[in-house]
Amino acid sequence: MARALSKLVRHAFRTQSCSCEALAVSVRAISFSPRQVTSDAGFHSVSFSETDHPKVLITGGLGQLGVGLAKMLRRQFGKNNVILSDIRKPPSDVYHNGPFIYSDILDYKNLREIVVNNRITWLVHYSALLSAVGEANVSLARDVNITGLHNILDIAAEHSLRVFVPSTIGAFGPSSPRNPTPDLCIQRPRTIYGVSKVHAELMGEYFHHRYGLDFRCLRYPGIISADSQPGGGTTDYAVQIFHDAVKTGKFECNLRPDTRLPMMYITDCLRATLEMMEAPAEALSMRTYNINAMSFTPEELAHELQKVLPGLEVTYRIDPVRQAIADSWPMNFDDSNARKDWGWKHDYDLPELIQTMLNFIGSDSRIANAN
Ligand SMILES: NC(=O)c1ccc[n+]([C@@H]2O[C@H](COP(=O)([O-])OP(=O)(O)OC[C@H]3O[C@@H](n4cnc5c(N)ncnc54)[C@H](O)[C@@H]3O)[C@@H](O)[C@H]2O)c1
Ligand SMILES: C[C@@H](O)[C@H](N)C(=O)O
Repeated sequence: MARALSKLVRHAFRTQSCSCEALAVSVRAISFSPRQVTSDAGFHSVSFSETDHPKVLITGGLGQLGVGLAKMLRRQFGKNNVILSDIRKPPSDVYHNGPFIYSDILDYKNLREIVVNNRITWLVHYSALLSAVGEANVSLARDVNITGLHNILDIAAEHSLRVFVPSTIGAFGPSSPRNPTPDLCIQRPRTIYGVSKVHAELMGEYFHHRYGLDFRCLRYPGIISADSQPGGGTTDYAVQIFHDAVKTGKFECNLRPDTRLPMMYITDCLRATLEMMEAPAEALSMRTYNINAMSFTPEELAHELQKVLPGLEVTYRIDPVRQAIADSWPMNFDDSNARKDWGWKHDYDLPELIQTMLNFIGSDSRIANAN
């Protein structure tokens, strides 16, 4: 069977002299799988139209973004249609709020089993080592961010999944235009994180053109959230400052005061992700888009916060690794293509971000003090 299929594929390659897109259609039609599975897994794939709602698997779901995404998707598609997964043990509120499953993305067989047994149709791939922790452990970052990505793309192609892989401002480097940074320009990042994300963008787009994989990718700015902790990135200071400002009135920043980076509030980021996943394929002129909301420096953020918390003291002790990374990243992100193609529009600018974060952290610490 497998041999017959690959013969057919070879024949298709020889006889198709038309465009890539047409080639992808013919390959998809015979359920060719990039991993050359011996079973006819592709024939059993659940097409999106078979179900009322997508059945979603989120990998790396216990990080800064996954739990919030699961909450939003469960409101939209029903609690049992969204499965969170990770290699860590979930806190009890997460465990009791909907399906959770252990999944190591480096375990290809286990990943496939989860996709098959749960009739998954959408895969949101959040597992990664971020920029600063990646530099501290390059070989693990290479395994998780590159080998893991290969597993995800192969599984997604085999089972005709719609797959979302986030990229980042970190996919650009010192030779990219930094103010603003457009979607298409030189990408020569200097971190393993950035290199792995450029690889993910290119592999996903290649699978889209070659096998018809429904690959979708957004380059997120630094994401700011109140109820989840960042996982070891360069933009983490912009989350920590809120917690320290409320709890101690003091903050020591690990980036220079004039370091400008693109940032976004988590609610905008998660909504953008859902909008990108739901966008009709015809609306997408590209498969990887920049999205943006605001850009600020530590000094500007501190200044805005001090308007509400005048006693806040900010000092600077520069982390040379993070500073070098930040100095190579975009200062402003050009997301005009996302706005034009599928109507992206952010809701939170700096004043709304500050108000929302302080309300959240303030009410949280009032509850903690009362208990
Ligand atoms: N948070 C941001 O500011 C930001 C910005 C740009 C892009 N992104 C991207 O969004 C995604 C989610 O980011 P995040 O901030 O939630 O990351 P995070 O670091 O907080 O969480 C990543 C999760 O991946 C899990 N993980 C690690 N190795 C794994 C493995 N082998 N198998 C399965 N899971 C594994 C970790 O346990 C962790 O829970 C990442 O791909 C990241 O690159 C995030
Ligand atoms: C920007 C993003 O990819 C992540 N927050 C990092 O700093 O590594």
